[in-house]
Amino acid sequence: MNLHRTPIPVNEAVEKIMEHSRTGETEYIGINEADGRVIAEDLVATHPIPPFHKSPYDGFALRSKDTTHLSKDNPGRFVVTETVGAGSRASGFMKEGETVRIMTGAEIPPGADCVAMFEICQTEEKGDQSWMTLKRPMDPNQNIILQGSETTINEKLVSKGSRVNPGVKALLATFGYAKVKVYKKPVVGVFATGTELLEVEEELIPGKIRNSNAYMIVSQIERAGAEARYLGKLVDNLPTCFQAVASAIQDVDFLITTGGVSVGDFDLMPEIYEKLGAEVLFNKVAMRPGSVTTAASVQGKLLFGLSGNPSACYVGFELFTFPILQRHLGRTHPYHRTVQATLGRDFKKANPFTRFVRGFIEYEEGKVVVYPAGLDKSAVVSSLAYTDALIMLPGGTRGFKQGDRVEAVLLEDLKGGQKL
Ligand SMILES: Nc1nc2c(c(=O)[nH]1)N[C@H]1C(S)=C(S)[C@@H](COP(=O)(O)OP(=O)(O)OC[C@H]3O[C@@H](n4cnc5c(N)ncnc54)[C@H](O)[C@@H]3O)O[C@H]1N2
Ligand code: MOO
Ligand SMILES: [Mg+2]
Repeated sequence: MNLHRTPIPVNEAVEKIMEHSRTGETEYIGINEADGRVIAEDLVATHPIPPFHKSPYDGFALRSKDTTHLSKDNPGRFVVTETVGAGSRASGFMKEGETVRIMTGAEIPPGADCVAMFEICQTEEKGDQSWMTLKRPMDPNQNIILQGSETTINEKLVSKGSRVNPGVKALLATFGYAKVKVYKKPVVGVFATGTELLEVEEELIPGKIRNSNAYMIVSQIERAGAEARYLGKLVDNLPTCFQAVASAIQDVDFLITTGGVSVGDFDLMPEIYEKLGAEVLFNKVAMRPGSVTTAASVQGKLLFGLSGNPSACYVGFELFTFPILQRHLGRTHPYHRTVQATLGRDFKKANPFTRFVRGFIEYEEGKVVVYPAGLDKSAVVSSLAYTDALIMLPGGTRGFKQGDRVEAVLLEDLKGGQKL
């Protein structure tokens, strides 16, 4: 066992991984399956919005030139020729002195160039005929949503590499994208290693613990938009682990193992990488937790040897696996967003390595404040439930104080808000 490892800075480790990144293949899927997927072609307007001049109000369509002289003392009386609802079209060309009852969303009748809301019009009816009286002038194009005023044909509305959210989906539907070209989800295999591991349905027995990492990582993979394939847990036995890893590589785009990457007697991953002939990109990172995180490349695939310690495993995934999955998914910005924040309470423990404290974001009086979430130890699992950000504390000889400016890596938004 080689006990000497050279730690490299976090950003270098990320770069080494991203050197192996490529954009994945594409596929067409139905619009209903598109939520959260990344579009692989620009979303382009196939027609103007609106596609025709339309009314924003329920009211009367008119020729503005028939209204120029109108006032309270000099009202105008118009013949109502027909009623047009959204989805219908006027039958004729509007002539002098005429008006059309028009509903919100309906096409402006040819010849008309303004709409007066019902609220400013008086109507009277006699038999089959009705009239409308108006007491004010209207401007040309008043209360008309002009064709193409929102978007013109061929305008690029959403760039390829964007994730489908409800708004993107509305646009896909608007422009008739029943099938959507998206990037295929990379398949990420997950093995949990450790003789101590029990599955979730097993009774706890002395000396053993339940395998939480596999479930956590599967969730992280899915949160990242990729497809997780849990391949099971492995006891710390070299031939078994080697066989399992060697054969799994064939079936997945990326392979994650948790545990067994440190220097213990039963930490088998370093030997497995060697037996596989894998190129180890790094096996020690100048960070806490997750310093033992290892990445290796074999047969054009990346293996992530994440730590067995739950917090280290969690952080290792978000820093190193997340961005390459995003790149594979065609995301133009593959990294988690970071934000300048104020530290919400003291963090006294100094560390020579950069520390990624599991934390949560609050917005207080217009400021972003980030609080550590519970115990900050590599072996801790309980603080992860409250984690929506990683507080990045640079290595050094001093701790940090409440009020210090820090950088926070945003992972998700966990909290609801107040009633408006
Ligand atoms: N002599 C040294 N000892 C250790 C070092 C070191 O540099 N020198 N590094 C420490 C650090 S830092 C970490 S982090 C851990 C990393 O350990 P491994 O990645 O080898 O993981 P294991 O030994 O398999 O397990 C560690 C810990 O995590 C628990 N575990 C493992 N798998 C799971 C799982 N699927 N779900 C929940 N918990 C899991 C396991 O039971 C252990 O308690 O090494 C330090 N040691
Ligand atoms: O790698 Mo360990 O997680 O630094 O604590
Ligand atoms: Mg170990």
